[in-house]
Amino acid sequence: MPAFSTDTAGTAVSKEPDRIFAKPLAQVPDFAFNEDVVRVFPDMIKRSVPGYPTIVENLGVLAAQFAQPNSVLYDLGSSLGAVTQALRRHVRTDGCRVIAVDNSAAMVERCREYLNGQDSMFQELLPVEVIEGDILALDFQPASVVALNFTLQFIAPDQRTALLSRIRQALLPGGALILSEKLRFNDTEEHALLTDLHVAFKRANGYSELEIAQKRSAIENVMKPDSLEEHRERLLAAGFSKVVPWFQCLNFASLIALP
Ligand SMILES: C[S@@+](CC[C@H](N)C(=O)[O-])C[C@H]1O[C@@H](n2cnc3c(N)ncnc32)[C@H](O)[C@@H]1O
Ligand SMILES: O=C(O)C(=O)C[C@]1(C(=O)O)C=C[C@@H](O)C=C1
Repeated sequence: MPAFSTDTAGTAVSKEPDRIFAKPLAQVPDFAFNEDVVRVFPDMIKRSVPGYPTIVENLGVLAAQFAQPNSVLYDLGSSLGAVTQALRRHVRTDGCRVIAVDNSAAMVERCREYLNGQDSMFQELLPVEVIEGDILALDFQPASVVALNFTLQFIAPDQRTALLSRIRQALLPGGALILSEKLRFNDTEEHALLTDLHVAFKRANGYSELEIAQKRSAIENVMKPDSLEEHRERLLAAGFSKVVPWFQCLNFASLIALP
């Protein structure tokens, strides 16, 4: 049985510490959202992404401003449903429901358990459906909020514009896409400084040099960050009218894109 603790919002999440890259690996495999990662994911993402708890909680606050009556709120690449839980806690608009989508079977299974836990702890939460599937193949329903919280960076770069165009077409007037990503920077000095500071953040959170180096090589083939300029241009090309960054901590940022 996994060990559970209660996060700031009162919901239960695994507290198993991330030691995945702690021992030297003869060959570091490409990073995958498998059973091993699922077990430690809450710890991993909190210790790896500066500002993650602030982004997740405020995503709920932001979503409440954009939610339209009788519409869908999507959490794409939902992992364990942290964003879904925040949406369900904060949005009170009539007739809204959440659809969470992830293509990792292990993530989806545990996500459903956590959402059952949330249902048993809180009343009047938005209805939720968790779909195991590829967001690139999703048939979007009219939506007022779409969250891509650290998911687009795992989508093949040549598929990103098409995905964003389909999201844009599904978005209702008054709605928004909220996109959080790790950033790279076109200015070499800025990129080096923020990368070094991110390493310092990981070190301060207890990761060793070996863990940091092995994780870096595990994600380099599967996670391809863009610059803020690339995100802005792509979102405008996909038909969004306005892109507003609302959060940045080191090399991680979150943007609001308006239809
Ligand atoms: C960094 S995690 C997202 C974290 C999560 N949104 C949160 O805030 O806790 C990226 C997730 O995207 C999922 N993913 C990657 N590519 C996907 C795709 N094509 N379709 C659906 N899910 C995908 C992965 O399985 C993984 O769970
Ligand atoms: O950039 C890194 O070093 C990370 O670990 C980032 C990151 C992410 O941004 O999603 C990568 C994989 C895990 O999902 C958790 C964090």
